[in-house]
Amino acid sequence: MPNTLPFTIDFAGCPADPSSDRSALLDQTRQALDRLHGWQADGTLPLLNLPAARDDLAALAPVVARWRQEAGDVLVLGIGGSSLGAQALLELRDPADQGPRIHTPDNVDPVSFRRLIDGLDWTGTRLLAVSKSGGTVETVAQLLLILDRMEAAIGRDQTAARLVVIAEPGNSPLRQIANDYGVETFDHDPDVGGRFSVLSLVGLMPAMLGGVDAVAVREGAAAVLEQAFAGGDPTGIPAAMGAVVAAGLMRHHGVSQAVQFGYVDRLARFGEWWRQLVGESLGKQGIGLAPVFARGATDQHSQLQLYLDGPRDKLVTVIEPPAEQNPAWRIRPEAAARYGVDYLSGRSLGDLIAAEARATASSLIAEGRPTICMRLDAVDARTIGALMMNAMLETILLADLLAVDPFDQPAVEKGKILTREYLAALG
Ligand SMILES: O=P(O)(O)OC[C@H]1O[C@H](O)[C@H](O)[C@@H](O)[C@@H]1O
Repeated sequence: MPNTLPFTIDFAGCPADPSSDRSALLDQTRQALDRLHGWQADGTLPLLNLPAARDDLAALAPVVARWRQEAGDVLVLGIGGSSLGAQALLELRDPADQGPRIHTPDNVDPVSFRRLIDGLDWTGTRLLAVSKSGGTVETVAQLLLILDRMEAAIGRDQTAARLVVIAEPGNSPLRQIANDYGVETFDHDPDVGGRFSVLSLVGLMPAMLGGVDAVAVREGAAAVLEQAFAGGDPTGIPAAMGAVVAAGLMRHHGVSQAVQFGYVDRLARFGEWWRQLVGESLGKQGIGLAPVFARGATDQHSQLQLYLDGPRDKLVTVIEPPAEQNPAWRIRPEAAARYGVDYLSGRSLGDLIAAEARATASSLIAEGRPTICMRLDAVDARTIGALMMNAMLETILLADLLAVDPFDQPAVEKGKILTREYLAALG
């Protein structure tokens, strides 16, 4: 079957498990894929139907077109699953895109937040407040502070005309604000978890505001599901193999950390998004993989020593860059010869970073360190959609093998309760 995916994944750098266990893991994963395919068909897991959806994007088109026309700045207020996916997609924005500047302040550090806000012209600013629960304290606090400043500058009606809200239906603080100001709202599907929501409006509205092709993102994701649900051998399905290999390494080789060593700067935010996905989905009941993002080639000069010669507790996935198209610059042979760096003669930075990615993978494998190599055809909207769906599917399948629920995050609630108590106690 031709590879319809915009990437290939090579697991040869991972040690084999005891064959009986490997086939048991593959069987279980095969059954999980069949179950998920059934959930796609009957709508039990709406995430799996987002790649084929289009109506929701059409519903967004008028406000997106208006804001791209009118706005100088868009503030996307949200945190965690309500921001990281959008940030990853916006990394693929064309630098020449004429749309508004898009800011994603996903923290409440008073200094950096103030620095962003102080520079804004409220007339030309638009607000997109995103929160599944509608009650996340950071997002609500940011919005209340901004609404006060905006109203003082341009009045309540003009402020209301510049705010759009994405949240679950209901009576959350964010929904109350939306109703109170009478602003346009879009529903966050209650059955799509935050960290699994990038292919919904949560990720795609900010992406569309930045001119990123939302349909191409979904088409990439659809290709992954089509291949995974085509009934083929799980060893040929990257997400299935990824889950089986990781589970085997956790069981038989003491692996407790997953490192994504990405050699494409435009995918660094994808690494941050992936960190939440893996961390929150699998970190339960004393089990889990600690997700680490490393940036290639930079972190060769800070972390690689540890990965090569430290504890044998890591599974490293090296994301190799696609071949550089028409490099703008090449190192002049005369300069390379003059300074004794002939290996750089006529080379581009694309040549260099690709060679370094391969070298990192080869040296890890030579040291017997579990290593996966991911090769990309290109870095574009379709590819990131496919990478995201692959990561989500792999995480769901691995959760099944680890017998944990990938869709909740009960442990984070305690900190939120304490935060409210400590704030209230300030008197
Ligand atoms: O989308 P929200 O409800 O605002 O939640 C934003 C984030 O905060 C929560 O605390 C969870 O840890 C995340 O899974 C979630 O993505």
